[in-house]
Amino acid sequence: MITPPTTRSDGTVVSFRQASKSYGTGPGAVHALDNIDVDIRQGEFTAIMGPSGSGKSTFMNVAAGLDDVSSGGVFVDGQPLHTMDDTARTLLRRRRIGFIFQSFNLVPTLTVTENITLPFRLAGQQITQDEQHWIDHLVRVLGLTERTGHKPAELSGGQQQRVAIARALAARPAIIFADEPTGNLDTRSSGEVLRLMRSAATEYGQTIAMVSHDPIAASYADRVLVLADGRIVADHGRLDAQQISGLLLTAEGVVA
Ligand SMILES: Nc1ncnc2c1ncn2[C@@H]1O[C@H](COP(=O)(O)OP(=O)(O)OP(=O)(O)O)[C@@H](O)[C@H]1O
Repeated sequence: MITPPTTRSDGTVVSFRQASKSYGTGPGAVHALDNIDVDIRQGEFTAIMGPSGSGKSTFMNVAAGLDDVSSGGVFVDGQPLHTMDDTARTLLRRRRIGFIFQSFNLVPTLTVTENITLPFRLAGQQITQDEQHWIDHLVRVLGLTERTGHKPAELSGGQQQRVAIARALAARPAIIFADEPTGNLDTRSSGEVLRLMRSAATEYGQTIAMVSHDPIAASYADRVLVLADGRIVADHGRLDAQQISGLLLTAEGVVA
């Protein structure tokens, strides 16, 4: 029996309850997620780490409603993803979930402003005055004021990722999933992007879950979850990069 959905009133944004995801059956089955129980709380910046094949992408895809669990439950914003049909999940994703990708995923033919407001247009939503103030504020703090009329190809990688951050924050989603957000950036731009994500959590209470292989990136997070063989093998508060490297080496040992 799956524990009833948690609600936002207890500060939980994502809950996994005995959640498993398997590919195939019988002895050859792969348990990409194996009986996961975890809560991600409001305003928390969580890094999800682990060796290759440990289940990080599956964890994120399941939490974002892009993939289904084989058993157990996943709740987002108090809503049970595992009992919703595809249409309901797509709507929830559009309204309540933001994404930041390694490859930025901006629309090349649209300007910075048009990219940032695209989620509203896709959802058929008019931008209210309050939302417009929030977007203007984001454009300012993300250092994009001079770039609003530019197309992505006219921007550096770091600037493109800042546009993607603005786009993700614009709709004030319940959670932002970031998949290796600094994977295509140099050290300086990576630091900039991570500091911006850090301050989005601290200053705006934005919940962020970031998949990363990089201990330095994860050192910006409030919490470090380490997966190995589809299980959570470590769950810590803020750590420095060296401590995180140590955790990862231990997790590799679990897999070996
Ligand atoms: N569609 C699929 N069919 C079969 N097996 C799959 C499928 N997707 C993932 N897997 C398996 O599930 C396990 C977890 O995969 P997942 O992609 O979640 O790992 P990961 O930690 O994100 O890996 P990486 O760091 O290499 O991206 C792996 O053993 C993978 O081979």
